[in-house]
Amino acid sequence: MGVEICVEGLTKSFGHQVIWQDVSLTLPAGQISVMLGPSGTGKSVFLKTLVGLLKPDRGSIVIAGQDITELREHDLYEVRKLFGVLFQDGALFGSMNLYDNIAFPLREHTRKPESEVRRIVLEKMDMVGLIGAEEKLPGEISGGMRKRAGLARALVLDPEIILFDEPDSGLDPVRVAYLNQLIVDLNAQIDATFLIVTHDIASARQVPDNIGLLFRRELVMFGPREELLTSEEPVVRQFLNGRMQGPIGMAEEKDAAQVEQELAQIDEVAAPAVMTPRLLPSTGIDRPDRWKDIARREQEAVAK
Ligand SMILES: Nc1ncnc2c1ncn2[C@@H]1O[C@H](COP(=O)(O)OP(=O)(O)OP(=O)(O)O)[C@@H](O)[C@H]1O
Repeated sequence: MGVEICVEGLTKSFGHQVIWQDVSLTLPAGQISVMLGPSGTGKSVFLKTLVGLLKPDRGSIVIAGQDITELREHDLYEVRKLFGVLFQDGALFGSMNLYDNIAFPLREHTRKPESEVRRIVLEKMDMVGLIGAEEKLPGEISGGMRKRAGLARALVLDPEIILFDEPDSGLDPVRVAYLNQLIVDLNAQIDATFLIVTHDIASARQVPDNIGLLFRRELVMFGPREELLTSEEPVVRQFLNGRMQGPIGMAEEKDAAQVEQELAQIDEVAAPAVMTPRLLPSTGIDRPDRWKDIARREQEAVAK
């Protein structure tokens, strides 16, 4: 079972540039959460802060009973073992084949014999559909395969929490669909806590239990998927519908009068909020108990 992450009053700046302030949210154990936000709103900085690579100015991050913002480097190292991170490009070593790339954290952080390393590596490669590609070099495979290899590597230490930094970037829509299914299936199988940073609205609508949105240096909203998909909050509505009309501008915030005018226009042609169905785990994968609640919440949202 994954662990809960409880963030309270978190603020981060670089010099005089405040990235976000007073962010509070709880990532529930074992659930999938997505963090959205326009470019440059500090989503990657948020991931790096959670894993202890960046220190916040204020606030706390409690993981498994410990506030990691107060830990010294040696103790942080232990906490980091709870995390698996899938970086944007998979962050594989170009000169190592996939087998050695995926075995790397096991060889680096454990003293497991090679026979055990082999068992684990092949198990994780099987989970992400990469059996048979052990000898391939990262440069010889597609972007989608590189992401899956990065994911297999993030899994080998059996993490309680997995952070995904734009897992869908650079992938075509079909590969994104396969990757989303893999994420949902893995979550049902290993029950870890997942946090995904993405720009892909279709993924954000279908994959998570919870959605958060960063804008104007603040967490505008964080809550169950159904709540955000049906929210009337202008920023949430604009972002989840991928519209130009609303408070979010091309390069900066718009002035209030323009926003008001645009929102009035939207209301004239307002379509009802669409409740995208949740992506289900594949047939044959046992669903964790919380899926009963998910189905109930979805029905309630549709009935509204
Ligand atoms: N180490 C750093 N030192 C100084 N500024 C930084 C550092 N890391 C990030 N920033 C700044 O923090 C801001 C947020 O960056 P971040 O990469 O987290 O945004 P993002 O929301 O992930 O963007 P995108 O969606 O485009 O990937 C940017 O203005 C960036 O320049």
